Amino acid sequence: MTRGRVIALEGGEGVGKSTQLKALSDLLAKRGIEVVLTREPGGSEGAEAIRELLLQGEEKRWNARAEALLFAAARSDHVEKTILPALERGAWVISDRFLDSSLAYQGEAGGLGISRVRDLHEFGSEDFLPDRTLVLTLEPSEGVLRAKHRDGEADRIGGRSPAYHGAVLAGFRKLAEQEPDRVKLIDASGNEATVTARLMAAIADLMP
Ligand SMILES: Nc1ncnc2c1ncn2[C@@H]1O[C@H](COP(=O)(O)OP(=O)(O)OP(=O)(O)O)[C@@H](O)[C@H]1O
Ligand SMILES: Cc1cn([C@H]2C[C@H](O)[C@@H](COP(=O)(O)O)O2)c(=O)[nH]c1=O
Repeated sequence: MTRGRVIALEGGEGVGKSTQLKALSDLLAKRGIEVVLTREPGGSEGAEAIRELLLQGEEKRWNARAEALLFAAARSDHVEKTILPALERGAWVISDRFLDSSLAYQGEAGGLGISRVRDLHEFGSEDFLPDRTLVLTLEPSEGVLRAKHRDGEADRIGGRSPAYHGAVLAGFRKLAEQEPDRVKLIDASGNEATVTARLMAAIADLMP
């Protein structure tokens, strides 16, 4: 049995990650690939419980270090209970956010530093990495408009300042520079089908 693959879809708020998750899943399924769709924070029973703690309540509910630790704890459970079993049976996992969100949000924008947050991942998930991280990039203001159009309500972290979200985007750009083979920036402007085609091109080399 060939091991499956893990693709993480990343980016700022409202850039189209959930939309593209479904589109990619449909295309992969048509090629006969078993696909497991998941998300972070969440993706396992324990991690979904931690999601509530992280995304609900006052913005200052957690200090920056506690927030990063909670994301790392949720990810550890998600990797062990959902991702590794799927990979072992040969499925592909597509995750709506993964480690690189922690590096960009808590590490870069939250001021903890990318390398300290990566250290938490090394401990929590034995530095398990996705085969490819696809970062959808869009002007933050356009992403906010798309997200507002969808549901109007921002969560604890989504509701942070434009400066914070600008730093998140800068963090993702930094990650793509540091690890160009694993982390790819994908232009998220244009219609859904155009963006899906860009994403498929960016994983073409991983296809069986
Ligand atoms: N290419 C596109 N052009 C215009 N609108 C889009 C495009 N892709 C998605 N949308 C719309 O933008 C909104 C946000 O999309 P989606 O929920 O997929 O984003 P997201 O990145 O998962 O958001 P969040 O970070 O808040 O979870 C939805 O209303 C969706 O229909
Ligand atoms: C995995 C992860 C997520 N976040 C933030 C990013 C978003 O504001 C929320 C998740 O909400 P979504 O609408 O379901 O994408 O959480 C983060 O700050 N750090 C992370 O590691």
